[in-house]
Amino acid sequence: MKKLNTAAQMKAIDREAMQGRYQIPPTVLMENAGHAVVTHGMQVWGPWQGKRVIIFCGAGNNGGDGFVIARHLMAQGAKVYVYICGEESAYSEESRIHLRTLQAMQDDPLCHLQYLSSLAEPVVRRRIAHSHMIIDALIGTGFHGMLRPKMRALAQIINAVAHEAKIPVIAVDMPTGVDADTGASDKDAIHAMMTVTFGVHKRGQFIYPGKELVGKVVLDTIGMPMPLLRKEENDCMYALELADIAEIMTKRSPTSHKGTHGTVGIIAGSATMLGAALMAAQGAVRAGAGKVRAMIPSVVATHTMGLYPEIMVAAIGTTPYFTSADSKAVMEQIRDCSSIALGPGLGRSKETQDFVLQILEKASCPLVIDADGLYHLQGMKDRVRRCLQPLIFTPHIAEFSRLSGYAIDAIKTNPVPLLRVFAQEWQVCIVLKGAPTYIVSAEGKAVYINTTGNAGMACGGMGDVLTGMVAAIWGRENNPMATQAACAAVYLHGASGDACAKDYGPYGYTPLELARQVPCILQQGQVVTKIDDGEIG
Ligand SMILES: NC(=O)C1=CN([C@@H]2O[C@H](COP(=O)(O)OP(=O)(O)OC[C@H]3O[C@@H](n4cnc5c(N)ncnc54)[C@H](O)[C@@H]3O)[C@@H](O)[C@H]2O)[C@@H](O)CC1
Ligand SMILES: Nc1ncnc2c1ncn2[C@@H]1O[C@H](COP(=O)(O)OP(=O)(O)O)[C@@H](O)[C@H]1O
Ligand SMILES: [K+]
Repeated sequence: MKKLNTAAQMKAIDREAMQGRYQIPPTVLMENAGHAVVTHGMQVWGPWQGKRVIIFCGAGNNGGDGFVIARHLMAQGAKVYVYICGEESAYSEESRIHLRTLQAMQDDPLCHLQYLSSLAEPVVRRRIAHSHMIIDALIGTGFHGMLRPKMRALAQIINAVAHEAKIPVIAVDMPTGVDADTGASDKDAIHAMMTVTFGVHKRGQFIYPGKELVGKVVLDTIGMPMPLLRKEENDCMYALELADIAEIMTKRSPTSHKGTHGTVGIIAGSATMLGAALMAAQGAVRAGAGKVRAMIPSVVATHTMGLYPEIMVAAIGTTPYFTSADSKAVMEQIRDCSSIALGPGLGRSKETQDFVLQILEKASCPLVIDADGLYHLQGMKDRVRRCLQPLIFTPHIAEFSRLSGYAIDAIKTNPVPLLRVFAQEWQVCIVLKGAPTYIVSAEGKAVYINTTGNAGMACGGMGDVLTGMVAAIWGRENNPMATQAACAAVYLHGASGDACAKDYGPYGYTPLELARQVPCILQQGQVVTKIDDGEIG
């Protein structure tokens, strides 16, 4: 998985690399950063020779990187137009050194160095329109809040002209106007085609709207000592990759049997939401559950019998929704279950709440709780904490807001600290579904961010499929930890959505079509395992 840092964590690493025991001179790191941008740019767009490149250099160290980039581009035969936005006296020592070197090269016909303030706007527009490439070295990890007026005006020009003339923009470390910690972006933030980032990935590159503005992200370690880059932070965050999932979704033993792979109990559905139980059950089947038993109120269960022969259906009670009178019958049915998915389509009757609380109290295996199951747990923190079984909650933002009391806007703006507190207080692993989905362990320490999925998944029933998948992966014989199971299910679910988008089109595919893709994604995951095992290649 990819480690994701905040700007402050990155700054601390920079400081330790330079002033701690490693004593790397700051000019060297800046040199390496600038060189990295030139190298990665060439790998994507070919040799720089003969290209006209505009480099906008801000007033911080991001601008310093820009001065280095100019020198390396010239060495490779590009003509550079370097526009300085800062005051020489205000630059850091390392930026000033690199600026002076560039100033000493001003006689070179390939070097055009100028303070931006001395240039009329039409000239800037013309120069951009006649360039082959733009380098955004205006602001990197130092950006917060909203762009100040002058910077906003410049960003607007760069975006408009680059877009119109189809000129690629390479962002240095972060696109200007994107918050490295949260992905929050100014409406005029620079839209890059590629971002070359240094040391460790930044969170804002994986969270919308920043995720849409960074383009292709390339990481370069710029010669920083690896122990610093690998250091476990107190507040750590990771982005999921296929290889992580392959570690959890290991190959089956050839002698395994259905009992090995877990029995998932689905407690779901009510008169008006019959499909929820079936979609959750299909999620469980497709994620590899050995057996799936769906417990559904009798009144509606009759409509499901035989629809999917691989699912055992237990018809429960006499009412159109579950009530506490059903808990005994359900407990009988879940005795042999290795995990339970509770909640999709249960409905919001007060009587169902008593039922949910009884299952929570008496269950003897891990529980994944979703949708209406979570609705009934509002204000029930103490009851949840008293539950003896490990729990995974899978709310979307509105459900999380209802459960936690946090405003939807606050959750959208910066969910991670809120999720951490909630997970610790309620002692549950939490999956906050959305774009992107976050997974937080019950200790509230590690946070994982999903990298798969697409807007075609914004359709009723997709969450139900996920609930069944989490339960199936969690309920296997060598059952993974809650967080691992949740990460694997969320990644696979999103990757299956991506496969649907490729096969069917960007939207309009159904939750069951998504579920059907899961085995194909598992196959891709196993290719990774095989390579790791050295079996092929
Ligand atoms: N030694 C280091 O610390 C290294 C830093 N590097 C570069 O340095 C960058 C970080 O440098 P800094 O901490 O100096 O920060 P930045 O250069 O990213 O940003 C600071 C500048 O942006 C301006 N700014 C911030 N918010 C603004 C807003 N809302 N509107 C307009 N202007 C705004 C500030 O006034 C300041 O001039 C990294 O992203 C990376 O590119 C690299 O050279 C690698 C080594
Ligand atoms: N724009 C999107 N990008 C990626 N994934 C999405 C997007 N919209 C929805 N999803 C995913 O689809 C699922 C929807 O779940 P949910 O809202 O619970 O739907 P339902 O309750 O109808 O089943 C979640 O896993 C969510 O992460
Ligand atoms: K930048």
